[in-house]
Amino acid sequence: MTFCVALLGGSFDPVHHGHVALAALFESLLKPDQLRIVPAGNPWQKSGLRTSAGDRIAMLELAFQEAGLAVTIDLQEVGRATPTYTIDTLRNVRAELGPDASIVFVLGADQLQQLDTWRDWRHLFDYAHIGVGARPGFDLAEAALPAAVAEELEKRRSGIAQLRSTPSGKVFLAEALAVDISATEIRTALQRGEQANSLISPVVLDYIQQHKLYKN
Ligand SMILES: Nc1ncnc2c1ncn2[C@@H]1O[C@H](COP(=O)(O)OP(=O)(O)OP(=O)(O)O)[C@@H](O)[C@H]1O
Ligand SMILES: O=C(O)c1ccc[n+]([C@@H]2O[C@H](COP(=O)([O-])O)[C@@H](O)[C@H]2O)c1
Repeated sequence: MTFCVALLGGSFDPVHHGHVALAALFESLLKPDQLRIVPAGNPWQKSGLRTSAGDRIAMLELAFQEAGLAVTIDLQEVGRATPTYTIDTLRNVRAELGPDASIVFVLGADQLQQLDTWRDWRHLFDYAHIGVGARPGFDLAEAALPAAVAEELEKRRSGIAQLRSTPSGKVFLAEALAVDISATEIRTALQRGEQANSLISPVVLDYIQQHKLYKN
């Protein structure tokens, strides 16, 4: 069977139930040989990170351990000084795994809606498949996507078995996911001293409190 690696990239500032649900969904759909979480070093489209790479990695380890999901934290992006471009990451992973492995880069519907703003976005498909999870408030319908993204989607849309058995170039939409949580909402709640218990794992919340993160 084709060797398969699924990658979930993100700022994870902080990691929350939406990220864990997205990773768990693709773990159960693809049954990859490896599930990698890739914290971004310099997410160039965001206005800045609120916590260090060390804190974000520690929170990721706690959250996925508590969820019982075996993951590898891929440190390549936090080790790069340049803006975080997924194309660089996928090029590296392809070079590492060779031409035959199935590589699936997982993202949420909000990112699909702006995929055409990513560096060299059409070339992402040369290196990997894209697996998209639905997200409340972000429409996955082709009519709601930028025309260029809808065009690629129409050409590339496939079933999960095709992603699992081929190296790259296809898109799978997982429409069943519906977790209405964002890291922005969590940061805002914590800054106001409000509860975030239903949004985030208790072990991550303990870590945030112990390290006095997101206080101002
Ligand atoms: N609730 C969610 N449902 C589905 N996908 C999600 C959800 N939250 C985040 N994602 C996806 O996880 C990846 C990493 O997201 P990120 O770390 O930016 O979290 P975020 O909640 O979107 O953060 P912020 O509110 O700071 O923008 C992205 O591909 C994003 O689309
Ligand atoms: O490559 C790009 O230009 C690019 C632009 C925006 C986002 N991304 C990646 O998309 C993933 C989710 O990003 P974010 O901002 O929602 O945390 C993360 O791995 C980012 O590095 C990548």
